[in-house]
Amino acid sequence: MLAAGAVGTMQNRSERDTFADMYASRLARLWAVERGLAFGRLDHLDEGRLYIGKLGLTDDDQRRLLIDWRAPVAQPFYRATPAAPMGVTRRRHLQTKGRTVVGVDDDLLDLDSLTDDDRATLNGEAALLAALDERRTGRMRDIVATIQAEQDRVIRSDLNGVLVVQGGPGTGKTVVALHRAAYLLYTHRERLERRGVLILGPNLTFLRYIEQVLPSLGETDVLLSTVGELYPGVTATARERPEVAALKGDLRMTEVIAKAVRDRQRVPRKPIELPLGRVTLTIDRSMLDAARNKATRSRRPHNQARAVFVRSLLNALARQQARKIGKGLIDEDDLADLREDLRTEPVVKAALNRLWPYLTPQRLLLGLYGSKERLDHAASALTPAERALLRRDGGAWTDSDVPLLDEAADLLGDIDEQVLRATALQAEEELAAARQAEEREREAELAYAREVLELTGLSDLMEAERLADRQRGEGPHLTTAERAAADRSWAYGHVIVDEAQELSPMAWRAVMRRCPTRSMTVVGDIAQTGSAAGARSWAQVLDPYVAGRWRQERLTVNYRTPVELMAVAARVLATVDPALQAPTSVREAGAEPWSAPLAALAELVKAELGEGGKIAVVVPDALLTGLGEQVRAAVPGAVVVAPGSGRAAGAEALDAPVAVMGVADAKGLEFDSVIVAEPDLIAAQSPRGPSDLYVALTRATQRLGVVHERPLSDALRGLPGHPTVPANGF
Ligand SMILES: Nc1ncnc2c1ncn2[C@@H]1O[C@H](COP(=O)(O)OP(=O)(O)OP(=O)(O)O)[C@@H](O)[C@H]1O
Repeated sequence: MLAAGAVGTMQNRSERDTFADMYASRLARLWAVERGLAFGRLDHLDEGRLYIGKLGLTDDDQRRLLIDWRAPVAQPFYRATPAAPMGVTRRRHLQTKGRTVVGVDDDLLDLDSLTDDDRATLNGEAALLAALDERRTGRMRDIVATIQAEQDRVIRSDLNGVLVVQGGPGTGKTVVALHRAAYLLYTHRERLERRGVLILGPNLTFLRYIEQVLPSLGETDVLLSTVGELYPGVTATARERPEVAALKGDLRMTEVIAKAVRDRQRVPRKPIELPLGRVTLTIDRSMLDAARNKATRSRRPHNQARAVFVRSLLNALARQQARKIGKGLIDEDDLADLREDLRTEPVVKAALNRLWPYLTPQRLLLGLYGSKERLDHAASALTPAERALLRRDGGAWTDSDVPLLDEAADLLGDIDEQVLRATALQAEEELAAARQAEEREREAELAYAREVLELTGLSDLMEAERLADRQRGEGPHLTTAERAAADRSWAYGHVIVDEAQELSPMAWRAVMRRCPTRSMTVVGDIAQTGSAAGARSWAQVLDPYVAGRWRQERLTVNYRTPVELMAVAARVLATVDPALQAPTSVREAGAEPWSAPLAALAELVKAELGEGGKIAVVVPDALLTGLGEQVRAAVPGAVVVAPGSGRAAGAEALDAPVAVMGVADAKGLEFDSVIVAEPDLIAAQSPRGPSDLYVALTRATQRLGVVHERPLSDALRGLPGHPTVPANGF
């Protein structure tokens, strides 16, 4: 299709593009499910034998060859038990390598059909345990073949309303949330494909980590983002101090921002003189008050209300001018002429720009942070010490600035790019004209696109609007996710928030703005909250938006961290809050966690390398550079994850055999082996430090050790020494 090139009529070309697009996404889906395409078989009393796989396939006679795992008939594969067999007599897990079956694993659910042989060879858990023991690749895998019943309930829960999934580390919250996205898109394709699904994760490394799961489940129209990336055009690269993050995440900031906007709509005390050749006009207090009131009453955002303000003021000035040049009574036409002349006068333009400037959220916020005077006024509700925390001259954006930019954008409204570019106020008129022309043009294109679709019978496959965009040359490959990413006011069909305990109240406002239907999945663990602005309870977070209308599911089984490691982590959890309960691990690793002197770190990393798999060294933020250098010197290829580094850096860390990072960047990830450096410094580095330590200790799937110079706290003191390291190091 593509090789045919751009020839023929407009209609031919659009047909070709439509088909090419359709085939390309079909191909992408087929490639993505290649590994483990068919993984299960159900022997069903009524339906006969069904094969379950990553997508549905039929043969030329429309006979079902493979059932999509998300289809209702596939549900017994995950839910049937001997007590409630759901019509299934046998469930079989298939393990494949390429296209060859290398193992099978049966659950017989109809006990009457069990033979003695069956009894001897069956082990229903084998598939799950085999999956869990596999070595980590640095990327998350899908778990369609081994989804557990409590997870299946979450995945297939109703689309509407807010579902909270609370679960300890390693209980599969992330992987379940991703499968839920795939399930919802499959079941509610029509509603969700157009609006898209947004998945928010804690950091860029994490997004890299999960990125591959969704396409391999057969879905490509999902946007993965962090809160720091939510505001188009701004990239958060700096890390905020905990106390500043807590303040910027506080709801009191809504009033600070609102006041900062109002403060820029100025009414100076003294009248403003405008020398205009023969006459001098004066902008006085009453004119200004009237113009400002009109603009405020228009209830438009700042940048749009500016037009009302400007028009009112120019009218008043035009009348004044008419009086001054001796024209007594003037009619509307005269007034309009005078007004338009005034509009282009440089002194008038300059005055209007001072009185009611066009503002971008970036300019507003930097202007606020950069001026003690502005802060004192706009943030008068904060204490002087708090105001001092907000002071900053320029500098890079942080994750906690992004929700504030979003808040400001809501109050300021858009400025059209044309206005941004134009230096003159007349751009307002030009803009309106251009908008009308553009609107007419777009209408014509839409009508044409509809005709094409009807003629070619393709209307089911492609919306007219998308086709019209394509004809306008707005990127043939813009998926829903890409269009949504570029549009701050995009309303998603469903929003999934992972590690949701980390979001500040201000971040929740930004998220809720993107999900007016409140169809959401909120996934997290209150016990792991590390951010000073993060959540202490789900009710505190959600009640302001959906009081009494959210439901909660709990995941209780830890599939990542072996029993021996979890026992240590649980002791730390008890220091966070004795009432919190750690999840139950399903397997034993056989390796006891150890402790060793900090000086032995480099040698220990080398020793771990010998064991194989992915290794992480999780360190206190203050020691990242120093310890990172030590490890890098000892192990070529080791990567240090700098806070705020981009997605590419995250990928590099995941692919490296050894990665050194702070807790914030380890959130949500897992490794075969983890070494935690100076655990008590991690626990002391912020008010939520003990939760951070709990997160660090629960990242390993096989082996865990701590290295330290400072004395260990009670929770870790009993750890045995490393078998090969003398107590005083190498
Ligand atoms: N049903 C399952 N079958 C196979 N593997 C599973 C299953 N459920 C979870 N896992 C595995 O357990 C590990 C932990 O899952 P996941 O990262 O989703 O947990 P989490 O609850 O988000 O953890 P955390 O809160 O610590 O970030 C992953 O490797 C995941 O693939």
